[in-house]
Amino acid sequence: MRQAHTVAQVRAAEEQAIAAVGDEALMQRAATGLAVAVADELRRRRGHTYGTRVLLLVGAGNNGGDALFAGAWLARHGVAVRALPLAEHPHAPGLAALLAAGGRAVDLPGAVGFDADLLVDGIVGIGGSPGLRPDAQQAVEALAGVPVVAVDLPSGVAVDTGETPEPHVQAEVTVTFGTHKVATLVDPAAAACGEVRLVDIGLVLPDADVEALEAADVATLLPVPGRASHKYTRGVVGVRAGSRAYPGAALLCVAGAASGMAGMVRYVGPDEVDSRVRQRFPEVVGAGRVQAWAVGSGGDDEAAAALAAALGDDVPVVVDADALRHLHHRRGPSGLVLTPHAGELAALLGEPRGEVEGAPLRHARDAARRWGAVVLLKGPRTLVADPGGRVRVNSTGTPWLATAGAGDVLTGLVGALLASGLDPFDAASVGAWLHGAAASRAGRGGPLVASDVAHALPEIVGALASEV
Ligand SMILES: NC(=O)C1=CN([C@@H]2O[C@H](COP(=O)(O)OP(=O)(O)OC[C@H]3O[C@@H](n4cnc5c(N)ncnc54)[C@H](O)[C@@H]3O)[C@@H](O)[C@H]2O)[C@@H](O)CC1
Ligand SMILES: [K+]
Repeated sequence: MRQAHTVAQVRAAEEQAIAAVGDEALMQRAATGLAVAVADELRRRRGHTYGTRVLLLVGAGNNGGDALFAGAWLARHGVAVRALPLAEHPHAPGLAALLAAGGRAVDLPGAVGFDADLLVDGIVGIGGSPGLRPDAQQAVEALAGVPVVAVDLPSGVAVDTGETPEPHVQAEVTVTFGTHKVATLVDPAAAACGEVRLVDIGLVLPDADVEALEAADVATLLPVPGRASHKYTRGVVGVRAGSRAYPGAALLCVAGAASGMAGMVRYVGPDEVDSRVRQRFPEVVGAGRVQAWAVGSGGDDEAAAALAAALGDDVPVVVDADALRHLHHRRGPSGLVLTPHAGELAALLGEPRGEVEGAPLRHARDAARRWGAVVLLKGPRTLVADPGGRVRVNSTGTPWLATAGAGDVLTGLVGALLASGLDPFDAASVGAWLHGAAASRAGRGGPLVASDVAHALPEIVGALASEV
């Protein structure tokens, strides 16, 4: 599990570590990890490190100190290093180390004229407030186009929310220390990090509220049938999706539900859609008892009735697309998963779409609290929030997954996982992970259509199941 800790949690862990080993040792661990990452990036871009040029942007705090000590390490390894101080008193021992290693301080014209191969952003880290002060912003603008390695975080992002309300650094690589921060996992800040590299500095941390499943976690959570399992013990999922206007949504939602995670799939919908579903999926049966419902994908005007019918059974329900518009009440204890994209969540909350896109974590949590539901907010990094404030960020997928019908497959899959007995938070986050992984497998780096995702699911599940 990758965990993202808050600034307060990191500070507390740092205090403990400093008490044990001293602050200098901790900063040396961070700076060495940073220097190695910068050297890797220089090698990747230039093929070598010797004779390359690195410019450090140095703020007032320890983030600048990390940059300066890393600069000293690089200078000792043959890199030409210059530091542009953006504060009156940059970290004194760090600056002394850089100068002793042959580095030099420059002003802004000197920095621009230096023609650096890489910038190291040591303006601010976890001590920063969102945005950049004018001199920092001026420097970042003057040096635009030079690739950036960010120290701990791209300066200017909001560390604990992942929001980017003001100007901030856009990095190619972010070298973060001790643990992920919310901003390194959650968009839009995560998108400003580029590739994230985690450097272990020996912090001992508590459980975090924001986390990301990894393959091994998904393998552990996966409902795998045993020798004594039969179709009913594995769970029956019911699909009430698609409509006369959108019959394809029914087929895709059923394809997600029939990917093998539940023991049986039932479909309930208009006759002409029902016959197409049965033709395509002979294993699908009609109305009857289910352990979970998947509702709403392509539901059109029929979505309200489908939702009411599903909520009438005392089983978990995953609610998508058109059915989201008809959610009026808080749901009881059986479990509800909502699967909006940003536009649908904005409509649910009565806010502009841009507000949701700018602060997805806050809005997903708000909606989860308001509806007493697990909210799966679809996006480039899908979020799954529960009413208690826990959040999982999905790490799988490909931009090619932004394709019609992909959400319908996801709804069916989450329904199947609910039916198999996973709780709503696990069903939604495991579903998002499998869906993204299946898309990457199906597309193999290229384009795909939604039914390809459903076809690839058994292969992904099989590979995980064989690992446990
Ligand atoms: N505390 C520790 O033991 C360790 C800290 N480390 C580094 O230290 C960082 C935290 O250091 P600090 O607490 O000194 O804080 P920072 O270095 O993140 O920044 C605080 C300083 O930046 C200024 N500042 C705040 N917002 C700004 C803005 N928007 N624009 C420009 N300047 C701004 C403040 O005046 C303050 O002096 C971490 O992110 C990490 O890089 C690492 O060396 C590991 C060990
Ligand atoms: K930084």
